[in-house]
Amino acid sequence: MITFAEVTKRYPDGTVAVDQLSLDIPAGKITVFVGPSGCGKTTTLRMINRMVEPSSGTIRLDGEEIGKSDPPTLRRRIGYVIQHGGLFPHRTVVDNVATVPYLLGWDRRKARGRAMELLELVGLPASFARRYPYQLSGGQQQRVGVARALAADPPVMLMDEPFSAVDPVVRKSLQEELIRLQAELHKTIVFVTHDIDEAIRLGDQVCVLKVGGRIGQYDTPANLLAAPADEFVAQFLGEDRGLRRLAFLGSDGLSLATDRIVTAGTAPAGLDWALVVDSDRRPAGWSNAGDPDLLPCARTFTVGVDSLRSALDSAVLNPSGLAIGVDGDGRAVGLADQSQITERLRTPVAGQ
Ligand SMILES: Nc1ncnc2c1ncn2[C@@H]1O[C@H](COP(=O)(O)OP(=O)(O)OP(=O)(O)O)[C@@H](O)[C@H]1O
Repeated sequence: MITFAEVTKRYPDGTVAVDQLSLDIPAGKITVFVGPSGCGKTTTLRMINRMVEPSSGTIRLDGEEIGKSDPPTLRRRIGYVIQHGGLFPHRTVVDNVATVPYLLGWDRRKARGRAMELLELVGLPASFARRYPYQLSGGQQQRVGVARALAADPPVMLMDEPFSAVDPVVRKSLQEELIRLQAELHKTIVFVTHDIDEAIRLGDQVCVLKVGGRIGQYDTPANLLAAPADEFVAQFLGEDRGLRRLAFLGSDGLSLATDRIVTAGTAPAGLDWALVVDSDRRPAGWSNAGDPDLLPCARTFTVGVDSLRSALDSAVLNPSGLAIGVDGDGRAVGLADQSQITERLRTPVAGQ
């Protein structure tokens, strides 16, 4: 756990970048700092590895005051990833990844062996090991940056806007990769971004900072979306925060109707839409008013696994306007309309 207690950073020119910041960053989770440009995100992050020293207050890592630790020793426990990966241009990929093991005095063979394992872990082929950074795409460089930060297996990772220099598609795949890695590695990750969507996607908890380095709100993404603390946080979350909450609500409590699920040839003419299923109850198509010519089914959602957002997507994409709930084997369980799905948004959040 990382603890900030009344930490202030005032730069020599008088700028107060962080003002009396107190918060706990839990171990093994992803904590995201997000906020407008200049709100003190990078300053906050860099105080953790002592690249920036606080003007007052204390920061502790697992109870130990970091101001009393020797910076190189401290940094061995803290991986650091920045935009563009921050790679050494004159070193090959494998040597970039092995930087910290070399510094730790590992022999070359062991350090390179570890680097090769890490390249595989971040999804890069072994053939990239001998390339130089300029021979990689932005997204690939970023993966090398993550591998390098993981090389000495530090319990803490600081990530400063690591994915902001890549296009949205690559960015999404890097985010997914990070979530996958984290499920395996359980690092204490402190992640800085100015992108609220990225914060909400990645964070177990999100700290929204205001300019001047004060906390707007520190909470789980679901609680932020459900109950922003003030107008600033609400504005920062964006106008569609209501809909985005659906991604955090499970589809298990949704009541599903089965009366419109029929087998081939039995769709009653009295019903506007019926879902025709095969003998295994797998969706075969939609029948409108008993029409035997079926319209294709669009996406389905897996009940209890997918979120209400997936359910809403299913409802919007299917010609009937109904979402198709299926079980883990793809068999139709029931149907729900859009208003049933969005009704949960009106349910107050526990504790609010
Ligand atoms: N070395 C410095 N000297 C003086 N002021 C600084 C210094 N570094 C940062 N600042 C100021 O401190 C404030 C916070 O900067 P910081 O880089 O922490 O913000 P940020 O939220 O990470 O911004 P961005 O999203 O634009 O990177 C800003 O007003 C910035 O101009």
